[in-house]
Amino acid sequence: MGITYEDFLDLDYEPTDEDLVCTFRIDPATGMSTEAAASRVASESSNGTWAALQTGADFTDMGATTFDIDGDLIRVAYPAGLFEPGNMPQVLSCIAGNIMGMKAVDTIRLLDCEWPESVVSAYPGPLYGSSVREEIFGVTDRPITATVPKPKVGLSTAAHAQVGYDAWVGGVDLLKDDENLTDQAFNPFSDRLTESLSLRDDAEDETGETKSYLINVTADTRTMLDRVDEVAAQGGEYVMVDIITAGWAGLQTVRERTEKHGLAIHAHRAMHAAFDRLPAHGVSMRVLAQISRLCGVDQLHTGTAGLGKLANEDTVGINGWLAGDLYGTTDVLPVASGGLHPGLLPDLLDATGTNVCVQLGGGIHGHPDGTRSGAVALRSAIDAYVEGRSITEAAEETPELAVALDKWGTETPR
Ligand SMILES: O=C(O)[C@H](O)COP(=O)(O)O
Ligand SMILES: [Mg+2]
Repeated sequence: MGITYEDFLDLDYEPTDEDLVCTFRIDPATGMSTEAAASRVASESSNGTWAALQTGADFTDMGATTFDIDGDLIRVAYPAGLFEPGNMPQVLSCIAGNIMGMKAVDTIRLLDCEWPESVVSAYPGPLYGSSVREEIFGVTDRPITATVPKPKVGLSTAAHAQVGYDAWVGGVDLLKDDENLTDQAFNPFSDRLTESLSLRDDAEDETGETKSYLINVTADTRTMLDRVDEVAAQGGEYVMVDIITAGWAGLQTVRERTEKHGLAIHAHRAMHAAFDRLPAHGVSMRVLAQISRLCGVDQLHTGTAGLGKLANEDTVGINGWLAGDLYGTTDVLPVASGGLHPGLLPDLLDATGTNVCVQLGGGIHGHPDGTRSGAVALRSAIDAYVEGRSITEAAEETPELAVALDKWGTETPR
């Protein structure tokens, strides 16, 4: 049996409940019709190649089908049997693999996936999802808050832990490592873990609130597992993983280990923009978020609805997907981070709702009176929002918030 590109295009095909359906935006190469390019997408991403094959009839037909073309949008149905259960790298080698570089298209972007239950059920999903708010912090009515000490690398272990303490007692829930802080000589992982958790205990005693720490375990997979064990042994509740740079295979292995310890996973998305920033090409943040949920992160950075310092794709839509039904899979708590300060909170929370984690680095540590005042300002802005009061009203009672608003107003930073 020969396989030709035309075998992968059938505009009468109706996807079954078992199919994984992907929507792509494509720009066909010069001289190539959309139909020809669309059939090549389905071919190369499933069981075809550039040549018509004469291999013979003895194979299971794992061919994908382009079944819909609407302008530059195409939809491709993949049979569930194409995918090894629970192997996310293998899924991506199909639906976001060779096709990203094929000459039949000038650009191609994987925009969205509709995941069938048969594929989803092989993944663990998050252990806690947004229930971390209640299960770890006992909070039901407000966003949880986090802060990343700045400078993002270079602080000594003692200084880093002290910044955490100041932020915790000022009202922040979570100390968070930055994406490029792991186990460097100026601030070794094990020392940082021990010292931070010790000051975490002090902050809990002082405030009567639960405090926690998102320590970055990102490394080769074997080292990540050791670090996960260490965090559990020392009484942490979370680990943080740079999920894009560490890779999905590493994340999947970490997810197995965190389940054993009952730890939550905070997912930083550094490098996502290499895949999703150019609107015509790559893999959308929406799809990266979908994969993150399947692989089982509890918290995921999804942007700031355009209000912060980083370019964002559809934060609200992505957050909606993360909260939506997926065959009973636990949801994911979205994290808004990157260039936020107290003056932006009302607009942010109007856009995202309060079932989020709000992270401020510079927006706390850049406060003219220091970290603790910055943390007080953030907490006051959050509490005011939940109580239905304006931040200017809250600033009349909380001078730290007044100072922050004076400094940054409601401007979006760059
Ligand atoms: O990792 C993060 O989310 C950040 O370091 C954000 O820092 P910022 O609040 O200073 O932009
Ligand atoms: Mg950062």
